[in-house]
Amino acid sequence: MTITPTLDPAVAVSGFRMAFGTRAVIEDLSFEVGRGETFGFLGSNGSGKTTTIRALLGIYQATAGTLHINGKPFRPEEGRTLGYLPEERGLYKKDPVIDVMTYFGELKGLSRKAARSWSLDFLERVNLADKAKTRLDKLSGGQQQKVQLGVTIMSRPGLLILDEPTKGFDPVNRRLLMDIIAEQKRDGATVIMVTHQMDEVEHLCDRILLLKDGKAEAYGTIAEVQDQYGTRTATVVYTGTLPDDPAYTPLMIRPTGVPGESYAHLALADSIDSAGLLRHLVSLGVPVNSFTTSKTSLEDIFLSVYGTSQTLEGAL
Ligand SMILES: Nc1ncnc2c1ncn2[C@@H]1O[C@H](COP(=O)(O)OP(=O)(O)OP(=O)(O)O)[C@@H](O)[C@H]1O
Repeated sequence: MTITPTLDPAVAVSGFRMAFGTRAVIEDLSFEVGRGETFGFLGSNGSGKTTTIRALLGIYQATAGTLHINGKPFRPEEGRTLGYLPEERGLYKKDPVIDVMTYFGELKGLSRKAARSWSLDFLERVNLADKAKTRLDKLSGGQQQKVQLGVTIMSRPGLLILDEPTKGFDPVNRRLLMDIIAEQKRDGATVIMVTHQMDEVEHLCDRILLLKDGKAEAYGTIAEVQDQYGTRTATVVYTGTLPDDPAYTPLMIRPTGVPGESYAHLALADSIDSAGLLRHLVSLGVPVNSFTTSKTSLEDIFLSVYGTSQTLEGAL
């Protein structure tokens, strides 16, 4: 896959290869993340997302290739400019929440007063104000994760790397966390996020990369990936029969329950656009009762890339 270089990217990975012993996990991976972008780093379990992040942060030594943050390899001394929420969570669990947050805020260069005040505001925001003085290990897993996200964003780092930030959250708290992540972007941060939740990707991400077999299977804006992998489809409710025609392929036809009326899902031929298809059906004399078009969801693209196909019948 050819990568067109961006001017001054926040992150640039080129020809990255990672092997553990004789087993290569990443083969030849290249991608860039532009400044201010929210970038979805996607792939099936074990596809190498966390490995790539660890190599980017110098935790793993790349077998080959270059991984740059702000134009050079990452150095831990520059840690204040980066907020990393690792997949494996871990904070000092025996101390009160507010003390842990204040400590990390100071480590990241905030004054004690500023760290404490920011932390209290954050705890209020994530509905944990009453837990400020509670020992961290007395909080639920999701509550501890909220505290860790707070620690990650507290110093307003320019680059955030979030490895499954909403894993294990209920829908209400997941939405709250997505709002907080969206705010980071609005404040100018570059965000790289690993997630398996495609609705989060559609909601938050400007561009995505789908990792498969150690390579970039798809890379681009969501619309570009949808154009590349999605079938252009139209849903038609009509009376009578649908003639065979090269302009479309019926993916699924079923009766609507109204006598003589059917519901069809059609894949459009390359030569025809959706408005053209409607005109075409009418010119063929098909009584069209309703006509809608849709793009393939990222979830369906993910399923098709990683092998489990979903029947259209089930998707509709
Ligand atoms: N230190 C290591 N030594 C040996 N193999 C490793 C090591 N770290 C990761 N791997 C292997 O590399 C592969 C990719 O793992 P990685 O954790 O990067 O996947 P992932 O895409 O983050 O998966 P998930 O979505 O399940 O978190 C896996 O097969 C894993 O077993």
